[in-house]
Amino acid sequence: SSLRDRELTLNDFEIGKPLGKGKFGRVYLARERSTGFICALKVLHKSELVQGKVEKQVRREVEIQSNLRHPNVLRLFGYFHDKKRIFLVLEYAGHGELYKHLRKAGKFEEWKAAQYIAQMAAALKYLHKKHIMHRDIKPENILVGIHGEIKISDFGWSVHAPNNRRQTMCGTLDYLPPEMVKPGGKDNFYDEKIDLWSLGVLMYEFLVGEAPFEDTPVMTQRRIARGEMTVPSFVSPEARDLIKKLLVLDPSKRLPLTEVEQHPWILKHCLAKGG
Ligand SMILES: Clc1cnc2c(Nc3ccc(N4CCOCC4)cc3)nc(-c3cccnc3)cn12
Repeated sequence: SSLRDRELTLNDFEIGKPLGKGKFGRVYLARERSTGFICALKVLHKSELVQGKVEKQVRREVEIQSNLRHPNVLRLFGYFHDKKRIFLVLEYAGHGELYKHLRKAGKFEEWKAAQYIAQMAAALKYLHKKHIMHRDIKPENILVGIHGEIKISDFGWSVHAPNNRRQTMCGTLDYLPPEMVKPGGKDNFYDEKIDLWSLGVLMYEFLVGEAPFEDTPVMTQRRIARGEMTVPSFVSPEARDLIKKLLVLDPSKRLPLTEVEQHPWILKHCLAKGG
C-alpha cells in the first residue's frame, strides 16, 4: 500500500544521521523501509510543545504545509505520533540551511541573490493565492534543495490572512514590518503584504550580509517604524531600486509579487521565461 494510505509508525523508517535541531525538535535523515524513500524526520516532544504553548502552532503548521505543492515550498508528506513525540515526515533538502551558506559566503553575488529572490517571489505568490501568509520569512527558515533551489520551510507562523496575531513571538525583530512593530501594531489587522516587507529585508541581507535595521532591539524597532536604512554603494542601482520598492512603510505601496518577478534586476539575472 502506498505511503499515504496507511498510518505510518516509527518502525516504517530507518533513522539516519541527525541533520540538526530547530527550536522545538531534532531533524534526522530517514529512509522509509518499504519504498527506500529518503526523507527528513522532524521529531517534536509533546512535553516541550505544551511547555512552549505551541501545540496549536504545530497543528497549524502540519495542516497548512501538508496541503502545499510547490518546488520552492518544503513538502510535508505526512505525520504520526506515539505517546511522547510527534513525527513530521518532511522532504529532505539536500544542501541544508540557507543561512549557513549565507554566513559562510558573507554575502551572495547579485546573480545568486536574484535567483533566490525570484524563487521566493514565486513561492510567496503561490502561498498568497491560497490566502496564506508565511509571516516568518528569514534565512533561518529557508532550506536548499539538491539542485540549489530554495525551499521555504517552518510554517509554524503561517496563518490564513488577514489576521491579528495573539501568540507572542520571540527571536529576531529584524524581519518584522512597521505595521507589526508600531505601538498597537500587534492588534491591528495586517495581511500578506507583511511578506513583501520581509522579502525586501531578505534581499538586503543576501546582498549586504546583514539585515537593514540590525541594531539593539529598541533601535531596531524605531528604525523599522521609520524605514531608516541605508543601502551600501557596492549594491547595484537595479538591486537598490527593488529593495526600496519593497521596504515601503505603507503596505499598500509595496511592489506586488508579479512586479517583483518582472523587475529589471530579476530579469537581468534569471532566464526570462520563454526568453
Ligand atoms: Cl526539514 C529538513 C529537510 N532537510 C533538512 C536538512 N538538510 C540538510 C542537508 C545537508 C546538510 N549537510 C550538508 C553537508 O554539510 C553538512 C550539512 C545538513 C542538513 N537540514 C535541516 C536542519 C534543521 C535544523 C538544523 N540544521 C539542519 C532540516 N531539514
